[in-house]
Amino acid sequence: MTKLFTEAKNFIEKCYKELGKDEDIPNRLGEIREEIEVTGTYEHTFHELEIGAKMAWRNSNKCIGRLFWDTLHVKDARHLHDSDKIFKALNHHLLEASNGGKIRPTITIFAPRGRGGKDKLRIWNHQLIRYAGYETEDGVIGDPMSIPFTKVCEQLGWRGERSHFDILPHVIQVYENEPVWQEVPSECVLEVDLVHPEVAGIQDLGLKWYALPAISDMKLEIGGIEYTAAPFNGWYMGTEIGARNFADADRYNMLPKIASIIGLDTSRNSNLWKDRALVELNRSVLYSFQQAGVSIVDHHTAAEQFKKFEKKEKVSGRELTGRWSWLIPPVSPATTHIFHKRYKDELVTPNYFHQEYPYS
Ligand code: HEM
Ligand SMILES: N=C(Nc1cccc(CNC[C@@H]2CCCN2)c1)c1cccs1
Repeated sequence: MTKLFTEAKNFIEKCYKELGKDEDIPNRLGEIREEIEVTGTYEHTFHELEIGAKMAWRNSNKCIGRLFWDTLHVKDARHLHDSDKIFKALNHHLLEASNGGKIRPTITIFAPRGRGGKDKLRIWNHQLIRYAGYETEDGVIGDPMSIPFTKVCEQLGWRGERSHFDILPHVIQVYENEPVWQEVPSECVLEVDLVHPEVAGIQDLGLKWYALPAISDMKLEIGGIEYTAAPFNGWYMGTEIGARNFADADRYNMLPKIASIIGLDTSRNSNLWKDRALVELNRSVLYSFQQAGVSIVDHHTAAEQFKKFEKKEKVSGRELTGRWSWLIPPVSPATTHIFHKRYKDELVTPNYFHQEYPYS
């Protein structure tokens, strides 16, 4: 019994039982065994791919957004091998998922790793939309986290304008070919300018952020098949932008500037100026996205939704797994129920996995 067939068997049994199609299991397993014997691998039906991608989301222990796992919109791009068609599919994903602001959780699944472990496609971007970062003698411009990948893009011939918000190009590698890059068309990028409901000076900071968080560097594994290019998006939880991307000292480091605009005394910790700046920055993110009609969730609502997910899983007879340290939000964690309970951080497949960087 090959390792691949064992993994396929585990998935097919779990998947067909969940779909109430138990009687189809023997026949399907016979087909897969035959296909593995002849070709060394096997191909999922679209329905198996769709339920597999949804189950992988449901099994993502670090994700607070799992209540909506069954609404994932799955797009099958396994037949695309030409870089131009792949770039088009990425841009189509951005447009379809953004949906003018009413974001649709979507995944586009490209061709899986072949037998012998040869990747058919890798997307070098961490996220389909992200800002560039540059180290200059006058300090850092843009997102410090993007400095290494921005260097790779500029080595490949791309040149950024060196603003704090340059959208990085899509970089893909088909088989063993050289990676190729393409600018993201501006009509595919929805952005929100930052304003504050009460403090007028905030908009003078000229801050903005992109609407669509779309992870493009993780591997989706279903029944032993590795989809090394399967970009997926949801919508943001406000704290990701307001408490990490804009707030971390080694990211955009905005808290001192926010504090001075609000008029806070930043000379001593004990007046909690950092905490007050953090709350106002997060209020500004949520307010700006809501005013712009772009989907976003606050961390209290997200926690309540996660509680509903916990209940639904129990009713479905499934053991809930989670990673507490990622599930608690970075702002006011103890005001959520998550903080006050424990979670089993066990791996259940199908799932999404980090994979080694395709560039050094
Ligand atoms: C629909 C709205 C969604 C929200 C609000 C949400 C929220 C989050 C947040 C806040 C994190 C932690 C990210 C961080 O701290 O860097 C996370 C992690 C994660 N989410 Fe979700 N999520 C959503 C949808 C999805 C979808 C559609 C998928 C996949 C199909 C997904 C898969 C994951 C995975 C795999 C991680 C862990 C990433 C890692 O290990 O680096 N999520 N989610
Ligand atoms: N809202 C989202 N946030 C999210 C989900 C998974 C992974 C990430 C990125 N995590 C790594 C970043 C970079 C350093 C700390 N956070 C963001 C979603 C992204 C894609 C689907 S949902």
